[in-house]
Amino acid sequence: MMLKGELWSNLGSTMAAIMFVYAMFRQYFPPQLQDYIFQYGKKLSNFMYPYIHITFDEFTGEKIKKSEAFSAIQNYLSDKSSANAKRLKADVVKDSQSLVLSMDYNEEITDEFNGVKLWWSANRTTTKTQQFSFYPAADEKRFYTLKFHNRHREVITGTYLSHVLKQGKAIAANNRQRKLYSNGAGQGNRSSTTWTHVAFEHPATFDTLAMDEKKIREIKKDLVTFSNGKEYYAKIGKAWKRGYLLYGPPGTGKSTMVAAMANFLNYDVYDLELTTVKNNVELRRLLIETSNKSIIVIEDIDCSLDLTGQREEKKKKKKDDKNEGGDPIGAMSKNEERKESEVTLSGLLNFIDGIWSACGGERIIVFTTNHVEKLDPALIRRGRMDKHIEMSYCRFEAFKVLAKNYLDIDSHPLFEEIGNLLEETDMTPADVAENLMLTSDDDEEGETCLKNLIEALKAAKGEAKKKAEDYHARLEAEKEEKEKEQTVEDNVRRDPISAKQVKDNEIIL
Ligand SMILES: Nc1ncnc2c1ncn2[C@@H]1O[C@H](COP(=O)(O)OP(=O)(O)OP(=O)(O)O)[C@@H](O)[C@H]1O
Ligand SMILES: [Mg+2]
Repeated sequence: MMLKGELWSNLGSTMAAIMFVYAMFRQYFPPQLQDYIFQYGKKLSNFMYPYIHITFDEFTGEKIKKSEAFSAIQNYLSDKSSANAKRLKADVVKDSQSLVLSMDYNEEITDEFNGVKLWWSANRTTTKTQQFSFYPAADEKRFYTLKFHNRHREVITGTYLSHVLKQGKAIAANNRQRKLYSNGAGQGNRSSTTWTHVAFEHPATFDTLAMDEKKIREIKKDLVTFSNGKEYYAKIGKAWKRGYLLYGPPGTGKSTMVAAMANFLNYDVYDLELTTVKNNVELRRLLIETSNKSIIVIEDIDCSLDLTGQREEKKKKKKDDKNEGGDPIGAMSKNEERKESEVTLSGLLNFIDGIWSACGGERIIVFTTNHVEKLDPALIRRGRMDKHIEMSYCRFEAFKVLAKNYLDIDSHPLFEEIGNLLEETDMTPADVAENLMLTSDDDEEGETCLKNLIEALKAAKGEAKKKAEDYHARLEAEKEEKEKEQTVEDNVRRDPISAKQVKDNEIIL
């Protein structure tokens, strides 16, 4: 057996010989002959190694967007690898019940298509970032590689790859466990926010939503038209997205409506917490990372951002800057303070209908608020928020849905009284529902709940009446006070000297 040292010295001399021959070849052979030889050389190498490799990276562009092809291949291979690969990774999907197996890194599996044999492998490379840190962030690149014989090039690039993508998407639709994403702080030393997800398992549907039936039908129709509207949106040249504004008092079912929408369309939900987003750039990054078929929700938009305030602040800033004309240092320190302004209204608007909003498609953006009047009109104008839905107090129609859901009854002698009370009293569906919650499986329990509800409604009515009376009494008192002040002012205008004497006397007394 050849020794290791001998092997290296032989290899070294062979390399030197090859380099020497190559240098002579470049110098003394005419260029045409060189091309000719290269062409044949390539043919010879193809003959010796006739395989082609295609790489499918996880991200497209500058790590901006996850590649759809990668996800489809992942699903396609998960099906193949459970039978083929020796090392597998497991993931829980679909109602957290079933396991999906996929091939582990550096594992290779064989596939066959119309008698053609090909090989898939899963790979990853890790490069450490150069920044100095105690926890250097590793930059991981994941990709799949497909290897096949040169002679099958047409079959593979033509039919096989589209077959893989189609199958992968079908498997994804089948296994789809919908997700609820939220933006939290990144792990390790990364301070920027990223999406983290859990399984989305909210049970709300349009059938359990207590709301006017006509309104629900209209919303469902709107959602269906949107989700089938790919061609239509392309035809009219609009990004494939739709904005919903849900407004109404607390406990009227705005968040429940979002869950019902997601369940109806089978979409993921991205719960975007604006207060944790540092700036507009981060907002844009987060929004671009959202996937198709998703609902992006910004709850309580009026509390998340001082939207109108930001605008006013800008106007003020302009004014300040003008006033500070000769004091650049003062202006700079004020700018420093303003750096905390985080996400701005214009940043948000830019994303809603700016050029970036067209990335992806099939997205619904929902804003919820308790105070629609506080919102900047620019934010909720039609076209941005296409549909404004008012969620309001529980009336008889909505009550019937709750009674059916909570007590499983369609009618009851007490319904009439409840109907009348609901027309006169503003009670939220959340409060009505609270009264209808069964606490035991006693047969009489349903009726007890209805009676409790009647009591609660009467109490709320009494309270509302008292509040209204107090309010009117306060208004009356304010009016009287104003009238008194007005009389004094009139007296001063008519006879200033004696009015002053009266006032002075009042003070002395
Ligand atoms: N229209 C409704 N239909 C069915 N259930 C409702 C409805 N409105 C409220 N509820 C019940 O009340 C609870 C609170 O409702 P939800 O969180 O959707 O209200 P909200 O309008 O989002 O309130 P907030 O403005 O405080 O966020 C829900 O868990 C749900 O059970
Ligand atoms: Mg809510």
